[in-house]
Amino acid sequence: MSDPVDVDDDLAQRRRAARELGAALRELTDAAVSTEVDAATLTDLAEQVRALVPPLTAASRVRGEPATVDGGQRARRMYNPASGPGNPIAPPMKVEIVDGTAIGRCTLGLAYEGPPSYGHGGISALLLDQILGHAHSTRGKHGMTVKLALRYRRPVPLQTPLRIVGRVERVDGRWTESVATISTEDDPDTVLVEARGVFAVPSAEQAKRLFGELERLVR
Ligand SMILES: CCCCCCCCCCCCCCCC(=O)SCCNC(=O)CCNC(=O)[C@H](O)C(C)(C)COP(=O)(O)OP(=O)(O)OC[C@H]1O[C@@H](n2cnc3c(N)ncnc32)[C@H](O)[C@@H]1OP(=O)(O)O
Repeated sequence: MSDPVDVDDDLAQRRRAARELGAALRELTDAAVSTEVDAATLTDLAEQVRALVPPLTAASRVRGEPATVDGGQRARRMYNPASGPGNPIAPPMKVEIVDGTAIGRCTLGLAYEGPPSYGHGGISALLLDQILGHAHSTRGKHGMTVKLALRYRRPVPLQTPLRIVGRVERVDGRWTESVATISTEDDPDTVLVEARGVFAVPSAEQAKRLFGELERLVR
């Protein structure tokens, strides 16, 4: 049996590697949506990128299997689509909890463009849903979004450091109601998008039905 220290070292190494791959793929995505090179170059590059798939799928997981890189005593979702550093579709938003308030930071590149030079509204919803989830989790257990209401006040600028803040307003048993906002780091008092969300901790029976063996990861 391996020493716990070795296991932790191995996990830390895998996380660093997953983070590195996520960052490289994010650079690639950013370059792919900004490029103006000719069609022949694009076709050639598509072939080269496809050649990268088999080495990755040589060992892979399917739905219902947790990522091993998430594991360990301090579990974290490395491939979360909003905050997972290993997921190339995540900006990724970095989240910290300060005095019970969830604070996220990220910068959106051209891959997240909706209206020209501004963020796609669905991406704002993603970031707000995630930060509301973190706010809910400060009350002890992870929950699932059951309601999410958004008000888009001003467009969210791309390539600009953003601040996403969420806090719980009301707790009622396994339900919480929380509010969250997106603003720029430079002008935190001007709200660009605001959200109100209701989250629920699934009951034991619901968690078992929805997640089966994975239930322990989400409760
Ligand atoms: C490796 C691990 C590392 C972990 C790392 C941590 C990361 C920590 C951050 C994660 C952050 C993720 C953030 C993204 C979170 C998603 O993306 S979750 C995915 C999206 N959500 C879903 O798929 C949920 C789908 N919904 C469901 O499955 C079910 O609603 C649930 C959640 C199981 C709850 O079921 P239920 O208990 O039967 O409740 P349900 O009948 O659905 O709702 C009852 C009604 O009463 C309302 N209600 C009842 N009581 C209350 C109350 N007290 N207050 C307010 N409303 C109430 C409900 O809103 C609902 O309203 P109406 O329908 O009448 O309008």
